[in-house]
Amino acid sequence: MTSLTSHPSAAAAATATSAGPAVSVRDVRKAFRLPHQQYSTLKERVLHPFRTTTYDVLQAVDDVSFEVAEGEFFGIVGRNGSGKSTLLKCLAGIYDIDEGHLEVNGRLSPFIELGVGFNMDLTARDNVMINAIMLGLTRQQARERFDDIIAFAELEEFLDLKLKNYSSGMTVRLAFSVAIQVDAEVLLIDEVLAVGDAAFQQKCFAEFQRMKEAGRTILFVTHDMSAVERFCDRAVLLEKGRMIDLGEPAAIGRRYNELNFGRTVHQLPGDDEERFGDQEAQIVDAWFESRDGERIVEAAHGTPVRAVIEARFHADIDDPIFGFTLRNQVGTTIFATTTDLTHEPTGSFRAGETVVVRMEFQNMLVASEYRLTPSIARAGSGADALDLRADLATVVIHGGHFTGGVVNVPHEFTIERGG
Ligand SMILES: Nc1ncnc2c1ncn2[C@@H]1O[C@H](COP(=O)(O)OP(=O)(O)OP(=O)(O)O)[C@@H](O)[C@H]1O
Repeated sequence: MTSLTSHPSAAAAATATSAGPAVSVRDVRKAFRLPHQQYSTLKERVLHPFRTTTYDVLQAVDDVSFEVAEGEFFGIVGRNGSGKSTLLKCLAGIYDIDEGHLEVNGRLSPFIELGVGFNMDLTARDNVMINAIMLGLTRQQARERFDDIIAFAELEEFLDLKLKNYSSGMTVRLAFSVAIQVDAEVLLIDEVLAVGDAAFQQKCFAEFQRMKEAGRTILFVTHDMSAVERFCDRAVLLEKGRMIDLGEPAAIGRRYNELNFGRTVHQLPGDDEERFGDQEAQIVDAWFESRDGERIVEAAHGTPVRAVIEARFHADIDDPIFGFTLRNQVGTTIFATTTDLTHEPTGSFRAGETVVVRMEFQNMLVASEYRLTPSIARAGSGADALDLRADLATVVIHGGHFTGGVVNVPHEFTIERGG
């Protein structure tokens, strides 16, 4: 058992007990003092002997408490600067805490920050050995695991290169590879997915699944809510150092998305808004809503969602075509439709009239953020746009299975065994 200001190597030497939670965090507070003015030279200090340094105090972790059970995959989420990494560093013994109590039951392996624990002037080969031993392996075990560590990181050709010549992605692969090979009971993993490329991410996902099945206790910091929903049993949401929610991953993902995107949906577009059309009809507003007509900024995968356009006519127009285009975060059109596709007349409108057009769709979208580009065009005109406003409304979809695809299409399998 380690407590309070433990160092990772000290933690590594400790043995696991099955009694009690694997990790216990009670009323923990950690502040940083940020000096207003710093004296960097003795001369400055001598010239200003009576000037006292004043500080701002930044409460990075503020009264946080939770317990993580043995074998639990526990997510720590929150916006930038919310205190996630500081909390992990306190758990790893890298920072002392100011108040409260921390306990880690079992051997700890931290994967925390690029390069922590690595010596940049040594080769990858030396760093792997030193790190593995620091994290609790014997020299013999470290030698036995060496090939596996390097193979997972796919760095066989770069063994004798000094780490200072590694790219950040290569360093992350190496550090993660060591962290998962040292048989620790408790793993602290900070943002491993953010730095690697797509292939490495898939490998991490496979490794998470394996660790989960092996019953390891994992504390996992990430901004990827689909990974939280896929792997975590529970998660905590931090905001400005404080714990604002703790519970089931889908609910935490939803609150995280609300914190992040909740404010964007009715945001007035700036001057750089992409807008086309002669404006004889204008799109006044667009939004997403639930089936019962409530405006929403997030929705669970599988629940029906409506995209809505509100428009005002400045000229008499017969049978205008209303268009809805949904794009994902990287700008790929996921789904597009128009009222014209059903060949139904939409009606005749006089100047001054307004209209609200709703399009309800079956929500097969995977967890991500989506933007609606609404448009109005003259009937039969092809590209004769009255108004088009790019990315006017936003919705965040959460939940559903993570498959790597952009939609989860309802489907069924048929298996026919040969004779
Ligand atoms: N060593 C430090 N000295 C001073 N301030 C620090 C230090 N480390 C972190 N902070 C501050 O503490 C706050 C919490 O930072 P932390 O890195 O824990 O946030 P985070 O949730 O991990 O953020 P991100 O998602 O951006 O990684 C931030 O305001 C940060 O600027």
